[in-house]
Amino acid sequence: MAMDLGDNFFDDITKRADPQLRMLHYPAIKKKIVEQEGHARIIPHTDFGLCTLLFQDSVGGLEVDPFHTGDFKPALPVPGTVLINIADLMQRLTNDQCRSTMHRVVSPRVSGDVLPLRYSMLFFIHSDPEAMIDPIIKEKGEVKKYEPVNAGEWRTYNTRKNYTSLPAAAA
Ligand SMILES: O=C(O)CCC(=O)C(=O)O
Ligand SMILES: [Fe+2]
Repeated sequence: MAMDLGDNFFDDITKRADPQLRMLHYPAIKKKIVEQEGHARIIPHTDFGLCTLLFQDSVGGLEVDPFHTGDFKPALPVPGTVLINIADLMQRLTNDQCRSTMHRVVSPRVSGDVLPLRYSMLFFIHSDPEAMIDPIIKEKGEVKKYEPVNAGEWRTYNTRKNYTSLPAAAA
C-alpha cells in the first residue's frame, strides 16, 4: 500500500503460494539458563519469506529490532491481536523500503526462577515458488540493491541453511 503497487499486485505472486504453519511450544525452563550470554528461547533472526503472521500467548518474551540497530523492544502480547513481521523477500522486493524485522524470544519479565511454558503460532507467507522477486524501483535514479531471486530457490537455500542436517534433496 505504501508503495502504491495496486490492489492485485500480491495476487499475482501468491496464486500458487505455499505457506507454512508452525506451532511452537517452548517448555518451562530455568530463567538462568535462558539469560546466559548468547542464549534465548529463539535467537535474533529475520524470517525469510514475504511476511509472517505471529500469534503469541500471554507469557511474553518476544522482542523486535525493526531498524537492525541492536535495540530490541518488547512486543508485548495484546489479547486478540496478530503481529505481522516483514520478512526478507519483502525487503528485497521493496528495495529496502520495507525492512525485515529482526526478532528474538528472550526471558520475559516474570518473577520466580522458572519461565513458564510459552506457545506461539506462526503463519509464514511465501510467494509462488516460480515467482521472480526483483526489486521494485519507485524513485527516479534509485538503484536496485538486490539481484532478482527465484522465490523457490530462495526458500530452499534458506531452509537448508536453518536445518543443516537435512539431506540435500529434502529441503
Ligand atoms: O515464538 C515466537 O514468538 C517467534 C518464533 C519465530 O520467530 C520463528 O519461528 O521464526
Ligand atoms: Fe521468526
